[in-house]
Amino acid sequence: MSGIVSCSLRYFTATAIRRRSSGLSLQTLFPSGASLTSGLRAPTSSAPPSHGTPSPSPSLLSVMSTSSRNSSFSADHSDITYLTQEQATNIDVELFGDYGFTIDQLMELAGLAVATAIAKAYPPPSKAPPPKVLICSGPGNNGGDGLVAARHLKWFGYDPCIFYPKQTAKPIFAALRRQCEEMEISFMSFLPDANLVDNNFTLAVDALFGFGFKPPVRPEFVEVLQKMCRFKTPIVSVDVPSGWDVETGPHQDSIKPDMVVSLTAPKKGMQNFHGKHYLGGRYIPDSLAAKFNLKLPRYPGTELVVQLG
Ligand SMILES: NC(=O)C1=CN([C@@H]2O[C@H](COP(=O)(O)OP(=O)(O)OC[C@H]3O[C@@H](n4cnc5c(N)ncnc54)[C@H](O)[C@@H]3O)[C@@H](O)[C@H]2O)[C@H](O)CC1
Ligand SMILES: [K+]
Repeated sequence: MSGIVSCSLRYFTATAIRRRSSGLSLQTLFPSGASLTSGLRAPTSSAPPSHGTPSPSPSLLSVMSTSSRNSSFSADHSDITYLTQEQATNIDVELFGDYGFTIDQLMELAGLAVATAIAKAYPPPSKAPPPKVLICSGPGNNGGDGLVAARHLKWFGYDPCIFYPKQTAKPIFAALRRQCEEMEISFMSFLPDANLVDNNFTLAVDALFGFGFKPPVRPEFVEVLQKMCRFKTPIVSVDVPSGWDVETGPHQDSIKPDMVVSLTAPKKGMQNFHGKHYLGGRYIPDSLAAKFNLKLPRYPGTELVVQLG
């Protein structure tokens, strides 16, 4: 049996077992009495199937289309959910608890989504030196997303450089730093003044604080944010523009990013943001979205990000 068919069967069997454990029987899933193999034929070569190849049985099609039609994910972006800080935290707790994800997994997807959105919005020119990107990483997971994004940006044809003023002791952050160093991404020991940044960097990534930020900014980060406020180089903020109140948004002295890449779902403070806005974090299971009553945009095809504005 080919790998594709055995994979499909494993998927349908696993789905059936899960559904059965939540009260649905195989009979309910395949009411026509079709066996798990009916309607599926192992291809004999890598050639595309001929017109004579039987289609999956209607019962299989109904299982497939139900899962891609979940009401939490919609093509209409006008009524998507904006999260409170508490909701964002509770979703994290679920992801790392009952849903069995690890922080490394989700941070990798988050950082990759950020790099992908940057490559869409600010594509690197094909015949020029790689654009220099300044990544400002903070002490929490938002900062970790920045370190991951730096690595992917390097692969995508940029020249990232990291300012990481407060590294915490957790091994994941030491590992992310090491990976960047091994990729010859430089770390800066200080944040240059705005004019130096403007003259030397095409883009700045703000990965200082995300939904874990509690105002006001503590003294150790005041100068950093003041400098960032003066950047003319466009800023791309990860999840939440740093220093903004997660729920009420900017105040008079806040940074003004050109673009924000929200993760999971935008936070309430983003409701009046009019810059470029992408959503990433394509890892929310349907059941979790339903549990939190989330309205999320549907990601097209294999995309890791979807543009909201
Ligand atoms: N579920 C997801 O979508 C995922 C999101 N990710 C990213 O993780 C951050 C949230 O991470 P967390 O570690 O909880 O918080 P932050 O990084 O936002 O900040 C915590 C960090 O900041 C310090 N801090 C808090 N307030 C202040 C302040 N007023 N002044 C100075 N410092 C402050 C605090 O002490 C901590 O050290 C989310 O936004 C996403 O970007 C995951 O990567 C993947 C899953
Ligand atoms: K941020």
